[in-house]
Amino acid sequence: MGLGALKTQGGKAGLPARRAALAILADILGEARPFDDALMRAHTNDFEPRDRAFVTALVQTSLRRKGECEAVLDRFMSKRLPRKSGKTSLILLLSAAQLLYLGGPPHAVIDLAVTLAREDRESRHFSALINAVLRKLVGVEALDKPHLDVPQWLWRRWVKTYGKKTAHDIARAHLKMAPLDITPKTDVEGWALRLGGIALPTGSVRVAERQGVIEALAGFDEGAWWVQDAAAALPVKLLGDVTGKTVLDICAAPGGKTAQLAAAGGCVTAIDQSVARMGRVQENLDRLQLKAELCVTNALDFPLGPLFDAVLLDAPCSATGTIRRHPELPYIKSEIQIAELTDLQARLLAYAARFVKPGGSLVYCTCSLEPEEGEQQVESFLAGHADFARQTLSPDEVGGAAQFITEGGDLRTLPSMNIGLDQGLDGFYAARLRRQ
Ligand SMILES: C[S@@+](CC[C@H](N)C(=O)[O-])C[C@H]1O[C@@H](n2cnc3c(N)ncnc32)[C@H](O)[C@@H]1O
Repeated sequence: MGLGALKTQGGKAGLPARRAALAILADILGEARPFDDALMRAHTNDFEPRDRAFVTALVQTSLRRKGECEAVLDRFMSKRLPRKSGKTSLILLLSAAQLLYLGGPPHAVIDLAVTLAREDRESRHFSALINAVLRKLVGVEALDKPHLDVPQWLWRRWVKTYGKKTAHDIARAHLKMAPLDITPKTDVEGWALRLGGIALPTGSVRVAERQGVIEALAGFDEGAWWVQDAAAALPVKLLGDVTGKTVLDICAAPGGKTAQLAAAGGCVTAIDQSVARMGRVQENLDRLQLKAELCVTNALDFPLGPLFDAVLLDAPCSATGTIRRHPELPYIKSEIQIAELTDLQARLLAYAARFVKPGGSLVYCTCSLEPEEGEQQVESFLAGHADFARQTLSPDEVGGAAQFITEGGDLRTLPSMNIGLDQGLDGFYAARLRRQ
């Protein structure tokens, strides 16, 4: 069904998009569903690309600015909504995000909000309140207090780990979508020029003006590059020159690091437990004309055989370093999940270590901002493995960026660290350990 049909069915222009946005927001905030799954469930594949982009912007802005929107809405609500108010709070949030941060004709925004409320049995009784509150919002200045957008449990953690100033900077970095970074197989400067981007000192290309779909960009079909955040491209570099070396890539899908290792001349064995995600690794490698041996298995069941010159473990984690791309994460993850993941990471790290040749390197990394999934994980591993030692990193290994290297000699990037075009990079942690 095209959007034209949806429009007729919905009656009002813009209503199907608002309906979809509301369903997606309810799925994320009510069911802890990831954004991409929720987007699919709302049948947005039937939408025109422009409308799909609008739905995405509406939902993502509501998530990025949730705390600020709610703080402004609170000013105009004399009492809290009762428990049985259906989707009223979500309709208010979506509409406030649009009025305060996205613009759009207030009359239409309010009218559609009231229509959405009337469509929901439990919100129907609140349509007059929605109308009244949103009218008061018109012309009100938006807040600029990004820390309000960080749920309390995460805010407390970041202040404790990084201090108030950096926690504020991280929160601000999360207000914007991440830029498009790519890793070219070769000729970084050339691809920067061709794609109208810049070559970052770390070896990635940051595309300045992203237009249209990624698949339509020059070099995609010929397999000249792949999409990979500048921070995600760093852990492989810590293994040094892998030409002709055997490398075990554990938790490999969707394969950004597998591609890097293969492109650098490593003899790569990549393992991941997800059949679907491994399918994407194979697709990517085919497009890039690169080779690696792929094995779908729980890493903890991978049989011990010949040892490897290098092992990379990109462990499953809370992914709080990627909130710029996934603004739903703070609302679908919890501290309990972090504790469960920490336990799995410890088991994976201890298991991965068994595959490293004496004299070989093990790089452990996660795209998390939480020290339990990074620094503390490596400390407790080293405390129990006398045959491994940390090999400290130097800024030259990461394009001269001294800000990425911790006092202890590990890699720690934050979304608030500016590296090009006034933008940051994903939050990543990595440590290099050497088997004696
Ligand atoms: C952070 S992602 C890896 C990203 C990947 N290294 C890259 O650069 O594209 C973590 C991966 O770990 C996989 N995974 C989680 N638990 C696993 C396990 N016990 N054994 C194997 N793979 C696992 C997930 O399927 C997921 O693909």
